[in-house]
Amino acid sequence: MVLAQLGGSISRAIQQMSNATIIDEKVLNECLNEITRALLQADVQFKLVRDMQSNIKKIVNLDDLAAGHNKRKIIQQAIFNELCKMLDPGKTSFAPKKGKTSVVMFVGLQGSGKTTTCTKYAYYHQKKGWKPALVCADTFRAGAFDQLKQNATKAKIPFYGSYMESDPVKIAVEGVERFKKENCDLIIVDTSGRHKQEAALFEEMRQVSEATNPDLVIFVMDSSIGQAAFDQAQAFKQSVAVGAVIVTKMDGHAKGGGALSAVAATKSPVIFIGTGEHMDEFEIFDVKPFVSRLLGMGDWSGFMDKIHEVVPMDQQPELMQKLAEGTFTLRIMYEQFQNILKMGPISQVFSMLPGFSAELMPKGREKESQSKLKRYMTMMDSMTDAELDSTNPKIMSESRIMRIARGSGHQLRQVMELLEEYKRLAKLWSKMKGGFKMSKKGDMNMNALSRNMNVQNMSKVLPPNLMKQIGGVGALQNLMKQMGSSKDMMGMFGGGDK
Ligand SMILES: Nc1nc2c(ncn2[C@@H]2O[C@H](COP(=O)(O)OP(=O)(O)OP(=O)(O)O)[C@@H](O)[C@H]2O)c(=O)[nH]1
Repeated sequence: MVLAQLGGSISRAIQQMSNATIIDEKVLNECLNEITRALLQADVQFKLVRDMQSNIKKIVNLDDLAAGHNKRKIIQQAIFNELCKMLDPGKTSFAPKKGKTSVVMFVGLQGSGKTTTCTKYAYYHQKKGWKPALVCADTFRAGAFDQLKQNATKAKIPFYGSYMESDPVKIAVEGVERFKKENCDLIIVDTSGRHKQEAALFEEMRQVSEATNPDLVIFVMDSSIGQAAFDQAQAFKQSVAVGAVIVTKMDGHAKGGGALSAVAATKSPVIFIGTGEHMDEFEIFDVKPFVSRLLGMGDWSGFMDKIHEVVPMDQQPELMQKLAEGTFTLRIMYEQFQNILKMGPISQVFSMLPGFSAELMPKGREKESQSKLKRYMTMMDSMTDAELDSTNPKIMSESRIMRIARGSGHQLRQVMELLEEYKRLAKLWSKMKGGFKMSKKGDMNMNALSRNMNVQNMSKVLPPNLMKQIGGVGALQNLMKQMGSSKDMMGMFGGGDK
């Protein structure tokens, strides 16, 4: 996504400034001009960019900063804060509560990804134990109901709509009533897409809103809309009480910055972003972690949340115990691959690690890494329990390897490659044992992990192109200080140009 490039450009501008021997007015201006250029190129509204630049200059008064002050840190912090301010309307949106009925209405331009986003939103909550339901009040676009029905069926979410009824208000009211009776706690009403010129459709949207009295109206916006975003968002805000924004298609070539300016137009927060066509390509949007990730500063809490989400709490101590003992079997590797795949798009997880932006994991590479994990798992499906649970790699005799290859429909070379990967990871984990003791809070002992991981070892296991992108051994050393255990994952994600 182009926003990742924006993050890269801003990080580079900050880095260049940091490399200067003395930070004076000229160096600061160059850095700010570079950031301004990057933001404008990403389609962020001109006024917002100009305000940001002047605010930073006001905060960072170089003359007032006595020697000894860490100017770099102060400037960096000011840039970070201003970027956050740009994306933060200063208020939160209505938050539905699990177990208590809420009606959420979706509005947006035609083709913005509204219907898809309704299902993603429902699915996201369903995974967290909610009882969502979908109502299709889009009677304008032929096929809209079929699309919603298809999505809802796939995600096993109840839905309501009609092929015969042409009054969207009637359908919306009937649907909401029915799902209220069924004790659904999140009733999502999809409305038809419209352009700001279409006065009649805007009136219809207003009527649906009046009749269903939603607790929250979500404005869905395609990230490719560019500078037009501000006006469109404002037009919707004037007709219905938009309370939150979801920006879609952040995975594409769209510049993204324009849609993010919608925050300023609607004075409502962006709550989620869509990062692909699939149901789980949907991320919660939090300003600080987002900016942090954009600038390659990582998002530890998001990362740990993901880990807790996919590794059931009751399995975590057991896994940590095994790893602490240095027992790393093919079965553990299999389970870890399963967890990684469950985490969702790898680039999403990847960008939560400090020092990495989604830029480092281009879309193509991500699919490649995912299919590699799936391929490995198919081969492991052809292994016996004894093979999966053994800690002795010598058990894999030639005849066993041949049997696994035949059984899984792969070539011998591919099974060998899997076993090599296993040996590489087993070696890595064995170096890190001791770091896997859980603290009382259930966190890993990150300090011990960092101690046990040796930069030279890590630089050997990482693919050379990734090492180059990170910035060499020195940069890796810094990173490892910050991140503890993440390198093992990197080995898996990028660790094979095989
Ligand atoms: N790449 C990508 N595609 C998306 C995303 N969200 C939606 N889409 C695609 O965008 C297209 C339009 O999505 P819809 O959900 O049909 O759009 P809509 O806004 O409901 O359309 P109308 O009912 O005409 O208003 C579909 O092909 C979706 O698969 C996203 O986050 N990323």
